[in-house]
Amino acid sequence: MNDAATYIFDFDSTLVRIETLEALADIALAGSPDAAEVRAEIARLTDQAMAGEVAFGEALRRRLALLPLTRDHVQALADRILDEGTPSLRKNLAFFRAHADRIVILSGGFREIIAPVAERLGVAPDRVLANDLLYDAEGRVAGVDPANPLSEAGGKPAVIRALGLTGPVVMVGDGWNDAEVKQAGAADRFYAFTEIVRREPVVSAADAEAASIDELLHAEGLAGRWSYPRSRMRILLLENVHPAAVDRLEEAGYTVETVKGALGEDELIERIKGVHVLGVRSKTQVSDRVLDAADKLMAVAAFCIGTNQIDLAAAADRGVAVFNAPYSNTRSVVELAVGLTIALMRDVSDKSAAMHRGEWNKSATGSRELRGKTLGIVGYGAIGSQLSVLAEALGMRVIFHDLTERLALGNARRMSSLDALLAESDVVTLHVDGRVENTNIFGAAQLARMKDGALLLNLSRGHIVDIGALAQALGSGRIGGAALDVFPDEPATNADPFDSPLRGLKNVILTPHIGGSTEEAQEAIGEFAADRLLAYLNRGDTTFCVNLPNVQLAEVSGAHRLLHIHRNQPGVLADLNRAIAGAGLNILGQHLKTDERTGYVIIDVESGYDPEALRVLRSVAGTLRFRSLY
Ligand SMILES: NC(=O)c1ccc[n+]([C@@H]2O[C@H](COP(=O)([O-])OP(=O)(O)OC[C@H]3O[C@@H](n4cnc5c(N)ncnc54)[C@H](O)[C@@H]3O)[C@@H](O)[C@H]2O)c1
Ligand SMILES: O=C(O)[C@H](O)COP(=O)(O)O
Repeated sequence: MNDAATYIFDFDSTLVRIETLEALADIALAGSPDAAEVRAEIARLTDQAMAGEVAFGEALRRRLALLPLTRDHVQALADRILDEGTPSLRKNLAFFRAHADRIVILSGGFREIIAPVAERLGVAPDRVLANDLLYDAEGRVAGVDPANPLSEAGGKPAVIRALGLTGPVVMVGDGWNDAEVKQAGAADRFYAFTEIVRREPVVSAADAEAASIDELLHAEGLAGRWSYPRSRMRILLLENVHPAAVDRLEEAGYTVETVKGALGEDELIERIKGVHVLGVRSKTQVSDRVLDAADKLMAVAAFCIGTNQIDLAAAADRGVAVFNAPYSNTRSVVELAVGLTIALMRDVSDKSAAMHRGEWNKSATGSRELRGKTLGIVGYGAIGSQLSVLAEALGMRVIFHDLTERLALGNARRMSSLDALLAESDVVTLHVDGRVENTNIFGAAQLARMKDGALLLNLSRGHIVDIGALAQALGSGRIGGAALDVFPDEPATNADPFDSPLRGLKNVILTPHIGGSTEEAQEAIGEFAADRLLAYLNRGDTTFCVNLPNVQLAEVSGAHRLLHIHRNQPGVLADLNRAIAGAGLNILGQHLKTDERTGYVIIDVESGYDPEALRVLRSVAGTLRFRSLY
């Protein structure tokens, strides 16, 4: 053995996600009437031994005595043990194989069960230190070899000492008998391994906690799968983001915390510290102050369409990428707009409310068909244009107004001004984006230009419409009804009250910002936004990023990727390339994309350089954010 560190791994609940004796109990007791009871007693003894409450040797003997264990049972577990590998172990086989001569598997478990795993990891049989089962003539397990020190308490330190290792010894395990190795002076460092089970006394006694093999490799400065262990990356998702997003992000190895409602600015400032990625929906304001407090933030995802709640420029100035899900709830909003239009035309909500009060009021007065009426769409983007198609299919005439040139779909007609649209529309529906300049663009003047008795819908953003002016126009009967899904002041959670001057007005439908709140849309948003985040975190891809230049990138393979976000100012690329050349890095590929504010350079370099060389790149003037990926 040489002077490099030796890594000693426990087996049960460290290299595999099971406890051997519990798994053997399940096999040996299958069909037995007292199986559950015996199984529970075995699990209790395992926990007591692993927490240091019962001596290991005693717990082992008591557990074996409880089981009618045979060679066949042991073989059955050995046959399927490769399926029980700890998740992060399966993903780091390359590390084990590359360092097999520095790895020892040390376990109070049984050699027959460990052998297939050791073989898969490339660890030689003589580096597996474990108990040896003894069998009687009928193949029944009679106990463990008492001459093996691992059959007794304190066995692990004794066995390690007997190896005569000369370099540093690093112990990795989940149990108290692993912590004892360091306490007995037989290891220099002890990592409490907590991917499968986290035992507080063991963690307290450890030098550090490793929640995965990736974390261990990172802490030990060893080359793992990733430049940074994903489990250390904290993703905070607010506002009840769909579980599909949580599943995708956790599946990729990241640590995800969720909060049901929105957070106020001060609360968010508290929570954002140490967070690498923030996920919000439409309520949480990600302000300049919040971004200032965000010491680790790399990306923000709006799990919705609108991004007006996020200070995009302030995020770009800090190299924080912002993503959204621009199309995932479009159809849901459009369907609600169609439904609300029909409901307003037929005064459904007031008629229904009267019925609930016990009043029967059958009348055709004021009720109209959609067919042949003119729908005026303000904002002909993703939602407006999709609504245009559905409305025409229902027999409406469609006109629209947009600030920018848009392709008119079907027979829709573009109107040169909002006033021209208002003069012709029986129903006006607002689908503009939430930019600040759109605040109160629909006020008394616009309401006055609508046709008598026309209807208004707003499913875009609350600040677009002057609510006081709308209440007046509705109260005076100037317009015939309105449906609003968005409001200037929306409650942060379902537990908070809602108030508005529109409450109680005739033929006014109020919905609690549910345009995009369908199961289909929420799941699609969760998946889309999580995928965008993963593409950015894992390979630097900024496709669909709304505040940084968009660059589509393939996975990094066989190289290290350097990602540099900088202020768009003269000379940055030249300085960067000078620094790279000075540091002796060999460039394999390079992309640069800029917008008027920011530049994004992606440089793939040959690995095997001195990591210290990267320091220089951070100091290039104009640097907003720098990270390396592999
Ligand atoms: N109610 C909900 O639950 C819900 C769900 C999704 C989206 N939204 C909101 O709906 C709105 C539209 O979403 P989208 O995906 O269609 O956005 P989009 O960006 O695709 O379209 C917006 C369109 O409005 C136009 N526009 C902006 N300001 C204008 C103005 N003053 N006058 C005329 N046109 C103007 C833009 O040029 C663009 O074509 C956004 O505000 C979004 O936040 C609400
Ligand atoms: O921007 C959006 O997509 C909508 O306003 C929906 O927002 P929500 O996710 O907060 O419901």
